[in-house]
Amino acid sequence: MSQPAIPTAAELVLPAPAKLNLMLHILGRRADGYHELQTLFQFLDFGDELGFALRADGEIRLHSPLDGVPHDSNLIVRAARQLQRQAGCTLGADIWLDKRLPMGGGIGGGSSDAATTLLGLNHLWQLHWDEERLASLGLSLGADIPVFVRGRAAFAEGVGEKLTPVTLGEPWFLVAIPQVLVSTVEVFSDPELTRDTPPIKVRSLLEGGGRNDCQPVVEKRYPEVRNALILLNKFVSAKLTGTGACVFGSFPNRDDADKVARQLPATLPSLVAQGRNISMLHRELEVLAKK
Ligand SMILES: C[C@](O)(CO)[C@H](O)COP(=O)(O)OP(=O)(O)OC[C@H]1O[C@@H](n2ccc(N)nc2=O)[C@H](O)[C@@H]1O
Ligand SMILES: Nc1ncnc2c1ncn2[C@@H]1O[C@H](COP(=O)(O)OP(=O)(O)OP(=O)(O)O)[C@@H](O)[C@H]1O
Repeated sequence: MSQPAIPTAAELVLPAPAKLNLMLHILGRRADGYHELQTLFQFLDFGDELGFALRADGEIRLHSPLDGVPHDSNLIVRAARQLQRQAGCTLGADIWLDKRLPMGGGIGGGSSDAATTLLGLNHLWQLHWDEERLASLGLSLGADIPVFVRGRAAFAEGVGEKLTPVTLGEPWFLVAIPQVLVSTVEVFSDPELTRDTPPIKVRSLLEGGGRNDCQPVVEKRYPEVRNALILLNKFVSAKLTGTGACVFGSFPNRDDADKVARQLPATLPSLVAQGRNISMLHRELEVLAKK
């Protein structure tokens, strides 16, 4: 019998939901090479799952290796070690990961795993750090981590860390997963990337409107992504999330999304999930806080 991804030894099991960038505008480039963005984040009710157990010896051990990611480079381990160091904590943790999100998909898998680690260990180690402090530690590891720490759908500015919570409709999304790994660094380094979109005001943002400035560059570099957009556009207006590779369209109900999913070729896997304004992680943490 195969081992469960998260064994019963885990004392705390928490979700790490995916996100979508419903739009993504690039306004400019900073001196440090990072880009000023405006993006709209919403969570999906689908994601990875992490399990945590206390260790008294101070070791951080991730027991679920990811192909191509050395143990010490995994964002889970990096986030855990940073928190431990900055909090001066002598406790350690065993960590397990049930990886369900495609890697390099633009749906934030690594960033969400890191945020769940920060919030999970904050709870397990009883550090009582507030979200602001955790989000700022998260930002030092990745631009997408703060929104997962905050757990609220948001209009993001700066490099993605200035967050204004928003309440959006919660449609169903069909997310198609082209079988290619898109490098975020490569996309942001492309000379042809649009970097001069004028800023817009959050109130002028029409839900689901706005484009993804990375899309033309990603379509040019990755034919798999272009093909996925062509296929999905036959049924629904489709868009790239983040720097891809995933592309998505929205539907008023699950049935409509499932119907289109069934019509996609086997070479283009997909997932169907509902958009959420509050992340599942925060819903679970609220339940824990009441116990
Ligand atoms: C494209 C988005 O996914 C939109 O949500 C994010 O902005 C990317 O967030 P992320 O994957 O957490 O990105 P990071 O790990 O911080 O950065 C990866 C690389 O992307 C580029 N990068 C990222 C974010 C940003 N605002 N400007 C950039 O130029 C930088 O070259 C950086 O070295
Ligand atoms: N826990 C992790 N899960 C996934 N990838 C990780 C993790 N830790 C480190 N990585 C590295 O980060 C890279 C990007 O992974 P991720 O799945 O977060 O991409 P993404 O969905 O495109 O992210 P984003 O939308 O934030 O740009 C991977 O290719 C991998 O090398």
